[in-house]
Amino acid sequence: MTQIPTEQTITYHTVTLGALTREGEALAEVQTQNEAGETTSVIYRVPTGLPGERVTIAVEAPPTPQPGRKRRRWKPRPPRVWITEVHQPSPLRVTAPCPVFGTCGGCQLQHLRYESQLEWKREVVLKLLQEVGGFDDPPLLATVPCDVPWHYRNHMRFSVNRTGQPGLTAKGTHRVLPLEECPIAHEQINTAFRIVKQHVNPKPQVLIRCSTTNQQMLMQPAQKPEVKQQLAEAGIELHTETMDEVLGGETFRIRPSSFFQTNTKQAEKMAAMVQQGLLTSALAETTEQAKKLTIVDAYCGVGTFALLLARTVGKVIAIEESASAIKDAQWNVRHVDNVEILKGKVEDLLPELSSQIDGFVIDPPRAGCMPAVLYALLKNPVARIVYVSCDPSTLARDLNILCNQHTIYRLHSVQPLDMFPQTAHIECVAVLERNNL
Ligand SMILES: C[S@@+](CC[C@H](N)C(=O)[O-])C[C@H]1O[C@@H](n2cnc3c(N)ncnc32)[C@H](O)[C@@H]1O
Repeated sequence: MTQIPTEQTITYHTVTLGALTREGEALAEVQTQNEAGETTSVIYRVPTGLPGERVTIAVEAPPTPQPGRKRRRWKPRPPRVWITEVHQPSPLRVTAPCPVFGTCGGCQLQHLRYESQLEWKREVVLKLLQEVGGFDDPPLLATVPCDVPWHYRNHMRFSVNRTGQPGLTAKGTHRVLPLEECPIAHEQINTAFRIVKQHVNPKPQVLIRCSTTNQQMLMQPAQKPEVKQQLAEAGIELHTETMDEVLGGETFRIRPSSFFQTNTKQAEKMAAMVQQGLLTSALAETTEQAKKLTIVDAYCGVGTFALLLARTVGKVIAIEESASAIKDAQWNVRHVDNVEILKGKVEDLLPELSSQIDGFVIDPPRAGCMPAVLYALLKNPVARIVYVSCDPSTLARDLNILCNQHTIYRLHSVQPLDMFPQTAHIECVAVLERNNL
């Protein structure tokens, strides 16, 4: 039994770790005794731990508020917890290759073998579909792996410290960690990063986005001539306004502030799933039938799904609110005549759509769909919906409304897809069919 940590003190506990949280941290229960001699149990979240491991953890109590004016701005934060020694490692543990793993906020699972990451992600989705979604036995498939689960990110945002050095931020702080490279960043980004870090960076952030299919790279802020020269010598074609990436055989123009899928190779698989989810059904069994369909691509970004679908279906109505993504989408679909782009919020435009719609692809941000969007899908049901989600908890919530609370749709399949290996982020593609079709 150990003492409750006092302000800024560090206490050490040897524990057996429990399950991983949704954020990829292992739970540790520690018995403590308060000043009155009462025993209580405290649960800590342990980064870089795995279930069943016997470890010693250090727990640093968060600072208490200082008297004075700053007190009003003080926010409680959880204690900092880290493993000081692994006594009995899990058979699933592997050596994390990154020297700042556990401190950096980017990755949570580098220490878990990749097959187990995939299984864990499926388990998280299963639990959410059961507990939040209300599906006893959901049609949940195995997680689709990333063929090479390293160096997949085509987009990185580095923070810059007071001396102008870029790096990645330590979890829960503003501290910039010195870094040689990031093992999940695309190799082109690491090459550019090593050049940029030789110079003093004047702005608080450096954004780097690269193509995975050509030498183009976007960087913000604009770089000095000597940096540009070094980048050119490294074979990088530096752009500041837009760059092109090829996905699914189509070229997409992207601005720095437009959303674009971070893992191009997995996004290609995702786009194929969207297409298959919409078209492999009674909705369209033949090419001719598909050519008669009108599909809505809600939250279309730069028009990725819209353009790829336009090759197969009769018409795509694409909806997006970001002015920058709309500009890109307009350029991206310029050579097809069956994509109509609507600028605005999906929750405002969807209830107003007057066309006959056969299917939807919806790919909302992490918050999921607004009630007005779900209501519109229930009020005017379509034969098929493909729901692409980057947060399985909001996906489960929305599927519950569409399939269980209202039973207008039935859940055909949920396919987790590993877009973000080494992290706790989970992407899913769910296919819904209208009931009684
Ligand atoms: C997860 S991204 C999906 C983009 C696209 N489907 C793709 O695969 O590249 C979500 C997109 O929805 C847009 N967005 C967010 N909220 C929106 C809203 N309420 N109405 C319309 N678009 C929205 C964002 O600007 C972003 O481009």
